[in-house]
Amino acid sequence: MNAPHRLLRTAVVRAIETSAAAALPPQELMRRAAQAAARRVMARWPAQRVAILCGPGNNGGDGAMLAACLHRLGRAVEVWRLAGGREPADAAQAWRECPPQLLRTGDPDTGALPADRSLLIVDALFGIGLARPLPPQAAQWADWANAHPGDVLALDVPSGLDADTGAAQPHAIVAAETLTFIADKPGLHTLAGPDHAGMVHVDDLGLGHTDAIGFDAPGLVTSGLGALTGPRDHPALFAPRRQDTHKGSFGTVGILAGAPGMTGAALLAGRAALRGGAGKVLVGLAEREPALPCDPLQPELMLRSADSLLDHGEQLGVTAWIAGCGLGDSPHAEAWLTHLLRTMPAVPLVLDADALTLIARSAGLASQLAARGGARVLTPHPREASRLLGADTAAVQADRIAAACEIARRFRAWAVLKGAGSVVASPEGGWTINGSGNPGLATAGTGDVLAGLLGALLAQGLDAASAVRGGVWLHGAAADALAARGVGPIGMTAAEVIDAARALRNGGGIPKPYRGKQK
Ligand SMILES: NC(=O)C1=CN([C@@H]2O[C@H](COP(=O)(O)OP(=O)(O)OC[C@H]3O[C@@H](n4cnc5c(N)ncnc54)[C@H](OP(=O)(O)O)[C@@H]3O)[C@@H](O)[C@H]2O)[C@H](O)CC1
Ligand SMILES: [K+]
Repeated sequence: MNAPHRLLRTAVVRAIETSAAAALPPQELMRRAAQAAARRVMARWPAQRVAILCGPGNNGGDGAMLAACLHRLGRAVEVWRLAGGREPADAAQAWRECPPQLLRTGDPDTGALPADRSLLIVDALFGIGLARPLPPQAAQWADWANAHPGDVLALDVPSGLDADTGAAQPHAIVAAETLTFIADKPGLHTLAGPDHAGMVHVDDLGLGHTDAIGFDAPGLVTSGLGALTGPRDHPALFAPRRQDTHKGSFGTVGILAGAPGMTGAALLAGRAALRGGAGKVLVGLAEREPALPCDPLQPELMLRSADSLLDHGEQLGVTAWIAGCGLGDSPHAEAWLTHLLRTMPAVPLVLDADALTLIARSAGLASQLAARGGARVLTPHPREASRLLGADTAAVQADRIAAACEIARRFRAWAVLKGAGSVVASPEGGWTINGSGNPGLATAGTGDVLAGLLGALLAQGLDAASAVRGGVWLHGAAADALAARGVGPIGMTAAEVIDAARALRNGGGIPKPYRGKQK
């Protein structure tokens, strides 16, 4: 198994930084950060003039030392230094090393610099120490940088972005690339992070794969250690199939979904489960008598009434359940869900959409779920998560990792908090952020498709961690593959994601992470 691509909350980074700095000469870490940044500038922007915007703290100190490095390498560099703020010792030394002739006064946005592509702007205003709204002058400089047609390289964190949560202040820097130090940070990969950080590169400043576990402060709201998952982390998705198999070898998915008018949600989940590799898919439509005898575009799906499926699920050999897609929240729906939670307690269960709303509304259902055996997977979007937590959506989005971990804890389940950089929390308290996906998924039915893919992987016998983390990555990577060939993100449809996911599992080229349209 590859070493995990660690994501560390800033409290853990601070602890590592303090411990390492104590064993090194003064300013050594800052010097290494500046040298790492200089190497990156020389490699990716070999000819551009460089304007470095520096803040009052050590992030600014990184910038000042970078200026000295680039100047020694013969590069054209100009430095703007934000007035005010206390000056940490490391930064003070950095400014003593910055050649004074590089310093510019006034504001870069007064046209002091021609805004053209031959200029690289480096954001060294604020890093992990930003503790309140950007001061006006910094906001003004950030606006100028964001309006610049050329690239912006952010040091450690784009200024104005929260390195733990991905929350972006107004005026937060939008970078083409972020070079982050010591370890990668969750806020660069979830919520507004992907839009502001651009491509993220990590330099560990020579500290290696620090045993961050030792620094995981117990006082943290949630574990300070997580990981970013990518294609190399999900080998089970690509395991070759033996010849000597039959449809029973790949499990049977039972789906409770599709109230009148929402049949499409059930069919999307069913098609995703089938093309996600399940051997058989049974769809129990949430209506007294199914209006649809079969899915004409996918006749392999076996449609029946919800009652029939729930009454015969065991004999039919269901090995994974999915419930909620277009289920509705009627008393009938609640009764069917109650029945399902009592059925085949050891069989894995994916709960999405209306099933989550019903559970949030009923303490009885919630305790039934928590008491049920087998793997349980909840896939809320932020509003459904707010209902499960009894909080408001803004609170969920303010710390997506904490929200996902709390849902996982309360329901002793896997929790997938969907959105940019979906957070996957395990019942044991671990968390990962998914590194795939793009705005093409912000369209009707993609949640049904995700539920179908997860159910298919569980039905095929993948362990819950592999199925959930792998299924979430596969769903996003399918959207990235579509976007890479121009099928989206604008206008991408949920049905297209299904076939793209199947192609990836059968040797289709793994797409690069989507990083939006650069300037
Ligand atoms: N220390 C090391 O060994 C290394 C540090 N690295 C870099 O350092 C930053 C973290 O540095 P820090 O000084 O803690 O914080 P920042 O540079 O991000 O800036 C915050 C400073 O500015 C003050 N502050 C905070 N918010 C505001 C605001 N809204 N307006 C004005 N000033 C603000 C804050 O001081 P306060 O006490 O006033 O809060 C800080 O002084 C890290 O991100 C790295 O870039 C390197 O990694 C190398 C090793
Ligand atoms: K910065």
